[in-house]
Amino acid sequence: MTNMNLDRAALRPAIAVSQLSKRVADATGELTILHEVDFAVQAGETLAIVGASGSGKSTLLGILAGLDTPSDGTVALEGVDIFKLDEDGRAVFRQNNLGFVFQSFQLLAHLTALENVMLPLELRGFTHANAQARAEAMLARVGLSSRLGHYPKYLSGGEQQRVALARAFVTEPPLLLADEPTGSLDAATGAAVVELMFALNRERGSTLVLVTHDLNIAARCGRTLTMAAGRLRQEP
Ligand SMILES: Nc1ncnc2c1ncn2[C@@H]1O[C@H](COP(=O)(O)OP(=O)(O)OP(=O)(O)O)[C@@H](O)[C@H]1O
Repeated sequence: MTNMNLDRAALRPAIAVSQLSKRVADATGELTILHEVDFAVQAGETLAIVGASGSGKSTLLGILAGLDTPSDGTVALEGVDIFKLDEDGRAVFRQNNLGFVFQSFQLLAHLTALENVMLPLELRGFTHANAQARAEAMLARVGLSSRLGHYPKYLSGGEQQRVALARAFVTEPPLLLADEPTGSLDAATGAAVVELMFALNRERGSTLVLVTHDLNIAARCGRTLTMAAGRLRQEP
């Protein structure tokens, strides 16, 4: 078996952020949320982004996800300068390359667990039968075979987050971004979800970037970047 992580890493970094700044207008004029942030992540790496509340972590992750735009600087994901794409191009790139897990799960309330996980596959043109088979296999992988027909409100927080993980991973994206994925869970459930994320990362060779306040989770990642007042401090 070839080592996909090394093969990918040999080609280019999975993420290359250069001189990234974000400024927004506020009541007193202009506020700089991110100051000339630079970093790169190799394919297959696990990276934690930590830092005090308000230091800019979610803003940075939102820009990596192409959900927010930078004021200056570039973001290359899998070698593609995503802000050179127009909005439609970015949406397609996102659909094909990114999985995103949020603190608040963000499952669609009117869809069952199975339908939530099928959705990204159907958006990518999979037939209903194919999407269903893949989604069922993914939900089995996260231990939820007995919950396929449940709507989110009838699932526990940990179960909802496992559905969200299944949805993020089902398309096998090379890049997974997670913003406080355990923030709404108790410690034991959060630990189980994190274990699952790392297991999927190892199995798929995907790159994992996760924002967390939990230093135990950060310690499990290969590398940690610390944000302070919109600037990045790289750990040795
Ligand atoms: N659109 C905006 N307009 C004005 N201020 C903003 C905007 N977006 C973010 N901010 C401010 O930028 C700073 C960084 O916010 P961000 O959510 O990125 O921080 P964070 O490190 O993720 O915080 P937390 O850990 O509390 O989630 C905060 O002070 C926030 O209030």
